[in-house]
Amino acid sequence: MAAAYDGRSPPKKLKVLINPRGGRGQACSIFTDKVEPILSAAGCILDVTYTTHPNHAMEIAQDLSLDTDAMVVVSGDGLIHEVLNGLSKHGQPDKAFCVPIAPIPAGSGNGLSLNLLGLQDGLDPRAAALNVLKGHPLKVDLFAFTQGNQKRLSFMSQTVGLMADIDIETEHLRWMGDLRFVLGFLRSVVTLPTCKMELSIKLAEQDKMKMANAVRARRAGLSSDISVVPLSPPLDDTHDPGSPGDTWIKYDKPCLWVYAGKGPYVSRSLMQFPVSQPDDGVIDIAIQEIISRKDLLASMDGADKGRCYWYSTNRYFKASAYSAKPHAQSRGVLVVDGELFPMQEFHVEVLPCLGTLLSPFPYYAPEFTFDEESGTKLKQES
Ligand SMILES: Nc1ncnc2c1ncn2[C@@H]1O[C@H](COP(=O)(O)OP(=O)(O)OP(=O)(O)O)[C@@H](O)[C@H]1O
Repeated sequence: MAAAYDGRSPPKKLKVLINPRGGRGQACSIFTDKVEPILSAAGCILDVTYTTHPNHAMEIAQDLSLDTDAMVVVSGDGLIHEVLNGLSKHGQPDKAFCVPIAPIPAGSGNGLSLNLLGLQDGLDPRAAALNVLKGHPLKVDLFAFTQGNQKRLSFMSQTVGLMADIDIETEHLRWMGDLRFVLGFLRSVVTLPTCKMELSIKLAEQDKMKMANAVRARRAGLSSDISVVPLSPPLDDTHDPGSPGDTWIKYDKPCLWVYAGKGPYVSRSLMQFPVSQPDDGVIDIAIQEIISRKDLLASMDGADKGRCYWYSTNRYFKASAYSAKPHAQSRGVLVVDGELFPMQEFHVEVLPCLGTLLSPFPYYAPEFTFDEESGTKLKQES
């Protein structure tokens, strides 16, 4: 047994949360048929709860027993969001955030599982069960999301514009799994909604080649170096509402969408943040400028491999904080970790390495395959 686990003992005491309503509603059978036999065979003690209502997972995480070795979440990204928000309300939050979380993909959005296990294994509950047993703790940055008096933790993304519309407008197609995002995208190509908001970004990096090299260095076992760089050339307006030395930039042009988050995949069909790293202390922000319907359709080609990263119309930043203020006439929705929020002003701040996940690798599994030449070629094309 010791040899099978690389000298470590597998986690023993597991809190398991299952959302019977997640994805295609198969979380229960996924657990009993594919996950439970693996965990039980390894001698784990399982404390299983089937969630009965929204926020149930939050309530459970809030009272999590600190002798739990890991939390196993059988659902989609929405339940992970609830668990993290529950941990933030725990009586001993510092200790509670050290209990690692392991997702088992059983939702319609399983971005976290894809990012930890990769495209091949990310939707395989058995591979995710093995990660519970053999994964290592991986520290991840979380985000403090503030909107008016409301404060939430976000772990994956905040989205406005076309991409947010897709998430909400295809809600009734959850039974399709993440194919619903592709269908929604095709529909949006017809309507081509635009998004108008003022973004203030506390910039850490915007050199695409440098960010891509940092990810490659991380996978090769070299340390990444994300540091604040001088702006050259600056964006539209530059202002500095923070402390001296902070570099804040402003972006205030109509665009198709703003996607901010962590983890390369937001769904199987879209690698929105190919240079994202779990613990670099920043959030990646992608702003898609307005392009023609033809170019938008063409951008589907290679979107699952992060090809869009190189388009010059895809403005890409790493930031330690940002604020967004929708214009008064702005329509559309705001989606945070897949859940709907009012389209109102909000602020996001990175909380470095607050969360703990179980992961087979000391980095995100999906690889961003690129070379400088193809990057340059695409920049010229776009
Ligand atoms: N028993 C339940 N009945 C209804 N809703 C529930 C139940 N248990 C949990 N939920 C809610 O289901 C929501 C969606 O769960 P989750 O994200 O895990 O699945 P999903 O299929 O990927 O959904 P989405 O694609 O909307 O993120 C959670 O935000 C949670 O509040």
